[in-house]
Amino acid sequence: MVPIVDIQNYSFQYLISDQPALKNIDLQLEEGRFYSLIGPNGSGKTTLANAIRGFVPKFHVGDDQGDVYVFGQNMKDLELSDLADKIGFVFQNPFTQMSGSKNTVFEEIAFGLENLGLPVDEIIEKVNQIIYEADIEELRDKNPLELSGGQQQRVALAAVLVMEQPLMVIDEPTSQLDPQSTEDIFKMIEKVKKRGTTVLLIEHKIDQIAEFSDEVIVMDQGEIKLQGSPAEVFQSPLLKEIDVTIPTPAKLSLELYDHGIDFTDVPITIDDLCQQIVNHGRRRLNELDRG
Ligand SMILES: Nc1ncnc2c1ncn2[C@@H]1O[C@H](COP(=O)(O)OP(=O)(O)OP(=O)(O)O)[C@@H](O)[C@H]1O
Repeated sequence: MVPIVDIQNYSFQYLISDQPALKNIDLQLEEGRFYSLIGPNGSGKTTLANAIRGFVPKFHVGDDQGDVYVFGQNMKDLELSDLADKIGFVFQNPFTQMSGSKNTVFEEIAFGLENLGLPVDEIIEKVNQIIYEADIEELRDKNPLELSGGQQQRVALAAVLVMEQPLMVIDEPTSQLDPQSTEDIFKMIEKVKKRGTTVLLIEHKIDQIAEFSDEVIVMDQGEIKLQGSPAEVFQSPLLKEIDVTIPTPAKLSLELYDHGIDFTDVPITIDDLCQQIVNHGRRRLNELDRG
C-alpha cells in the first residue's frame, strides 16, 4: 500500500536558527492509522507537522533537504491551497484557527463547509452532528472569540473534524483541557479514525496515547528516535535516554516490582495492568497449590 505520507531523508533549518529543527527524517504514515508524535519541548514535533502540511518551508521559511510526499505528490510541486481538502490541520494555539469573522460557534464550524460549496441542508446536518459529538451544544450560539482557551480548543478541533479530510494533523488539542475533556477528545479522534481517516496527533498526555494510538513516534533533538506500537515504544530501554514520561500503569508496575510483584510484561494501559494483576494472582495460587 502506498503510504499517505512518505518523508524521505528530510532536514530543515529555520532561517534565523543556527541548528536544524529536523534532521534526516524518514517516516511513512499508512492509511487509516492513528499515530501519536511525542518528544520533549523543542524536539521538532510541530516543525514536522508543518512540513507535512507544507507550512514548512512555504510559510515558515528556511533551508530544507530531502522530500515530503503527501498523497503521492511531492510538496515541492504543490501550493498550500492544493491540500486544503486533503489535510485537516489543528494548530497548537486554537485562537489562530478562528476565522475572526463569525459571530457564533455554529457559523464558525460551518465556515469551512461553506467554502467547499456544500448544500445548506448538508452543512446544517454535519455541523449539528459534530457539535453533538464534541459535546459543545452549550457553546453553539456563543461568539468564538469570547470563549475560554479550553472551549476554543474544542471548537477549533470540531471545525476541522467536520471537514472530514482523509488526513488529520492535530497539534496538542488537549493542552488546556481537564482530564475528562481530554478523554472525550481522544474518543472523538478515535471515532474519526474509525471512519478510515489517518491521524497524526502531537500530544503530551501519555496515558491516553498508550490507550488510543496504533503507533507512537518519539522525537528528540530533531530526529525520530523510536517508532512502534505503544507497547514496543513504552517498554523500550532507549526511552530512558529521552525526556518523556511513561504511562501510569507502567510506573505502577515498577513500584509493584519493588514490593516483589514481578509482571511478565510491562503494562501500558489500565486494561493491561488489570490483566497482569490477575495473571500474577493466578500464578501465585498455582505455586501455593503445588507447594
Ligand atoms: N519559527 C521558528 N523560527 C526559528 N526557530 C524555530 C521556529 N519554530 C520553532 N523553532 C525551533 O525549532 C526547534 C523545534 O521546535 P518545534 O516547535 O518544532 O518543537 P516541538 O517539539 O513542537 O516543541 P513543543 O513541544 O514545545 O511545541 C526548536 O529549537 C525551536 O526553538
